Amino acid sequence: MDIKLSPIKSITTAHVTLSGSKSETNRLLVLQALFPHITITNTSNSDDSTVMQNALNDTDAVINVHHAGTAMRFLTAYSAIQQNKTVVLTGSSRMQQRPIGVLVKALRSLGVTITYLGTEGYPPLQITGKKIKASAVSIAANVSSQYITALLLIAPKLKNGLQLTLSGEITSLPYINMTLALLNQVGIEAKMQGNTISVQPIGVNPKPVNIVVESDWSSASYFYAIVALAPLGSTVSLSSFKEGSLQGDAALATIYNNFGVTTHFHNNTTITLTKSSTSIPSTINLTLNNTPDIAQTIATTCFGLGVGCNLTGLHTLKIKETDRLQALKTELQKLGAIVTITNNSFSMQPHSLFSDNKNANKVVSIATYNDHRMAMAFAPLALKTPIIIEDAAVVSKSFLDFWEAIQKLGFAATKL
Ligand SMILES: O=C(O)C1=C[C@@H](OP(=O)(O)O)[C@@H](O)[C@H](O)C1
Ligand SMILES: C=C(OP(=O)(O)O)C(=O)O
Repeated sequence: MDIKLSPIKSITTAHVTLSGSKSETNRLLVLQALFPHITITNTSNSDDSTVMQNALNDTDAVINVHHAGTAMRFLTAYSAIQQNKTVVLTGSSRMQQRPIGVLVKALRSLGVTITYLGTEGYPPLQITGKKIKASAVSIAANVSSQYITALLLIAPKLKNGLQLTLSGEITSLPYINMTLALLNQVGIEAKMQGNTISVQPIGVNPKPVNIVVESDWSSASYFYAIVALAPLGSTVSLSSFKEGSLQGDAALATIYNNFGVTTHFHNNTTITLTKSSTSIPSTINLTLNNTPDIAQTIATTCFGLGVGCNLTGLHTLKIKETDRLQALKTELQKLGAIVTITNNSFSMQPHSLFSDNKNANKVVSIATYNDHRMAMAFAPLALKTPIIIEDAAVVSKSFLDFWEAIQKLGFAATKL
């Protein structure tokens, strides 16, 4: 199903309640499966969290995680400690192109038997779980933080805990910090000093604990983009968000100041986004290695505003749901953008396309490459030009009711 978004000039003031963070949820689901003293509230209703929940309940010999990267990586570690059970973990054809060798290498060095059933270094994997006796391992930290989180989640279940030594430049660091913070919240001692992380085994009779998952800041990014492209004074409120988030993407509040959007926090439940300034730089430079999931939103926001950008720290984008750097370039070029990409960066020239009105009424069809964030990042551009989003249901990977949510703000969506 494709969706056509007719152009709109302004948005309706509205309140949107977003589902829980999929990153927090998927960590907590694994922790809960290992440590039943944990209960969770406001879990994510995303496909990726449903996949995770189902996989943890599944007793089948083959588990298919579809497109869910966190499920693939976290379940690899989880399966490694299910003693004497053999399982095959597989995923979509894209998942079979997303590397997992760094994590497999670390688990093998801890004594686990893992076999590649297809290409060496990629899913599908056959894993035979065992009681891990070792308590120290080194791992490369420059490819995906999810490998590190995967090991940290099983670490408190090991007899002597785990000491993890990270090598190389650490990517997506806030996601590692999120894991450590959640471990602490459920009563597990875990800390990072320099490039060493140590996690203690869980104590006897841990106290029952309920964790309330904060809503998803990556999902909030699309509302930041909408407000940035809307007229001065436009406002949207979102819940449930708080100051001092565990999610690195909360950096949106600072980043979108550059685009004239201010964020007000109310009672640690609601944020209000307001377009409060139209004074915006002609070019913006940002390093996004801590916040890879909002790179697409920032790139399309810049395009909608005519702002140039130099976005760096993007080396992980090539191995996500699609090659996001290439996908962004191809689709923004359809709208007339002048873009240059490298292996780790994205640059776009400033332009006055929409204000000159040259392309303003041409309906451009945006391909989404099985990537939820391609669909959601381009949708806000309906404030500037009519646009078709192909395969629009792809959004459910992280944001099940995205299309309903933006219609509340006045977006005019027609199913094609
Ligand atoms: O741990 C997590 O929940 C995630 C970590 C990040 O991946 P990388 O560490 O591979 O960049 C992020 O892009 C992904 O959406 C979720
Ligand atoms: C990269 C993402 O997810 P994952 O790696 O968990 O598939 C994402 O949600 O943008």
